Amino acid sequence: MCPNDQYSVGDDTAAPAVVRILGVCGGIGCGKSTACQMLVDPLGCIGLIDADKLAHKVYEPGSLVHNEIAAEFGSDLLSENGEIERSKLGAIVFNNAEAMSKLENLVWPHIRVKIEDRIKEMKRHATGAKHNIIVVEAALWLEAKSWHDLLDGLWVVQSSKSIAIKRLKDRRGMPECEAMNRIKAQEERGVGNLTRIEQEIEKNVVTRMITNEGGLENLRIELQSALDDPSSFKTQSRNECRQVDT
Ligand SMILES: CC(C)(COP(=O)(O)OP(=O)(O)OC[C@H]1O[C@@H](n2cnc3c(N)ncnc32)[C@H](O)[C@@H]1O)[C@@H](O)C(=O)NCCC(=O)NCCS
Ligand SMILES: Nc1ncnc2c1ncn2[C@@H]1O[C@H](COP(=O)(O)OP(=O)(O)OP(=O)(O)O)[C@@H](O)[C@H]1O
Repeated sequence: MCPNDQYSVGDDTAAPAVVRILGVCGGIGCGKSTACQMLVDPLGCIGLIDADKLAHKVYEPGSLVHNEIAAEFGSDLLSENGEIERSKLGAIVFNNAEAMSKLENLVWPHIRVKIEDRIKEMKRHATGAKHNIIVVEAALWLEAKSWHDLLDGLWVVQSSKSIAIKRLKDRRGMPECEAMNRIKAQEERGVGNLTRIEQEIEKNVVTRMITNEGGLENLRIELQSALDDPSSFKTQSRNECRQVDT
């Protein structure tokens, strides 16, 4: 490790420590949000960044991509006061892979900047966490390869289709056909595909698979052992030889 290049966690008097960035992904209903929340509380990671929420900020009035999106997808998706209506945009792109790809090309670079800014902010305010880890939840980590240099580890939360459907039905009140449709749409993109996950593990892209097919206590135990196992992270932390962020 380079002694002068460590990130400082906490105030100036705190011992310097390396902060690792952990990506978490998985299919709909597999329990990734539950796992991410658990990693922070009770398991003691620094904090959680939700990429979906940050993505929504890209559309705020005055944002850089506002005009580009209106030009690409038409002014019909603007509200009376000129705001982008995400539900209208969703109706276009969730039914059209080419349109989704265009949207992703437009917005992903901006989402990445927001993720980086949030990481910097969290690092500045991180004090006394048990694990110097910032968790970044993004359903599409496996697709967003251009973001992988941000990561020190990528965990995929996995549960069988039948368990995911049951959870979405029982706990979210989602009709079974809707749960199946959403899972099918993700499967078409390879999300949750076990063979693909195993290939990504081979390539050291995915550093841990978290099986979430039992109860919440089982999930907690699974996450704790992943945190305790150095092989759940890339061998060399990407942060170990970098300049301190300001
Ligand atoms: C299309 C948009 C405007 C719809 O917004 P809306 O608020 O209606 O839906 P929301 O963002 O909550 O997404 C609903 C579900 O779809 C998933 N999802 C979002 N984007 C994508 C995508 N590109 N591909 C597959 N699933 C996606 C979300 O993870 C979530 O589970 C929005 O999802 C979006 O901007 N998507 C493109 C940006 C993106 O890739 N975001 C995900 C970052 S991980
Ligand atoms: N191990 C578990 N035991 C019991 N319930 C669980 C478990 N894991 C998740 N759940 C429940 O299943 C539902 C779906 O979980 P969660 O919201 O974490 O999934 P997700 O993968 O983030 O889904 P989405 O992609 O829709 O955001 C939630 O109501 C959650 O409380």
